[in-house]
Amino acid sequence: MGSVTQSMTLPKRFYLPRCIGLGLGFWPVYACLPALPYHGPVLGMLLLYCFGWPHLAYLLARIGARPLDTERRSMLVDALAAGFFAGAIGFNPIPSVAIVAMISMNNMAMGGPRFTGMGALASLAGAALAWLALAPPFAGALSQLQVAACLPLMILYPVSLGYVCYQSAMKLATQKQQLRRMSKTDHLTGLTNRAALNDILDESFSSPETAMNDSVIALIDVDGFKQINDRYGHLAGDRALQKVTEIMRACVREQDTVGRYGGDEFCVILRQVDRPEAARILERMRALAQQNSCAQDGERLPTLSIGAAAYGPGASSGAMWIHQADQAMYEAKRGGRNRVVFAA
Ligand SMILES: Nc1nc2c(ncn2[C@@H]2O[C@H](COP(=O)(O)OP(=O)(O)OP(=O)(O)O)[C@@H](O)[C@H]2O)c(=O)[nH]1
Repeated sequence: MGSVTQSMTLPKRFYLPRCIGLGLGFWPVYACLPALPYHGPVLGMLLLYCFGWPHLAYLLARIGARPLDTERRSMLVDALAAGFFAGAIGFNPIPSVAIVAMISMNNMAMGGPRFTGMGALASLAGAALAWLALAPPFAGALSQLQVAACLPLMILYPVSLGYVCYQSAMKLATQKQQLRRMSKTDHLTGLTNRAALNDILDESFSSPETAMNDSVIALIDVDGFKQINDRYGHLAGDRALQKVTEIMRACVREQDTVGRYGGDEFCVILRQVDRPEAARILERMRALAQQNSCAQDGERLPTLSIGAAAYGPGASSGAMWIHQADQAMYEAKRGGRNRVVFAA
């Protein structure tokens, strides 16, 4: 409730169920009215409430600065009105329980336990108001018509509220999936990010099913990348990183993972591969980058220094394995860059 700009989502989502709920809730009360001495004015109030209030509540939420708070107040008005009409019909058991139960279900679904408690207090206040203002006679025996008038509310309203909750749950699940995907992805290149790469490696060391016995890990650093930024600007640097990403993606196979390890450093996990095959893939990457390292539209693209380490006894953890590849990558840098070096 603290945010300054509140969304219209809840009032919008609640508009149709309120129209349906009050449209159906009209009948149980209406069926009890003829026996009551004050049925005329109560019928007028009932008509206004059931068929006018849903639109007014929506309008109030639309024009108010804080639609969510307005909607919550409207829900308390619903609870108060439910108590009032239950009192007005002399607490006729089935219709009273039906309308108060539907409102409570609504409050629980939309506002949680505390809000439901507030709604219950509002219903009690409404019932007390009816008691004081109308002094209703206690309801006698229930007629078949009164029972029948409750059925549409008791059957259709839970279905419509359930549908609203289902839609919210589906939307939340989709958003959660999107968030999970975003938290694992590097936004510039669209590659797996460092945290997700580390998770993959840690997982591979945690159980035999995910072990990467026939795998090779490679750390790939862009040569002289700082100069590209300095000479052509940061945006050109970003484009160069994206171009390197394209090259790496073009060279790996379906089972491999390409990730951005940070800055101008990438990590490739090659699975189900022997060393000669891994060397071929990595050499192809290096060569393609070199081919692209001529001037293009005034921007030079970089070469790559690649350090690789095959899974072996020295790789006792993900961090150790990466360290081996890192050492090999520095070896490649020291050896003059633009080359592939395998850890011994
Ligand atoms: N454009 C761009 N630059 C980045 C990004 N992330 C890191 N950098 C820059 O990448 C550069 C990396 O510089 P260095 O680590 O010195 O690497 P280098 O110039 O390639 O030097 P060597 O690795 O020795 O060849 C730094 O200037 C960072 O500011 C990014 O997302 N976009």
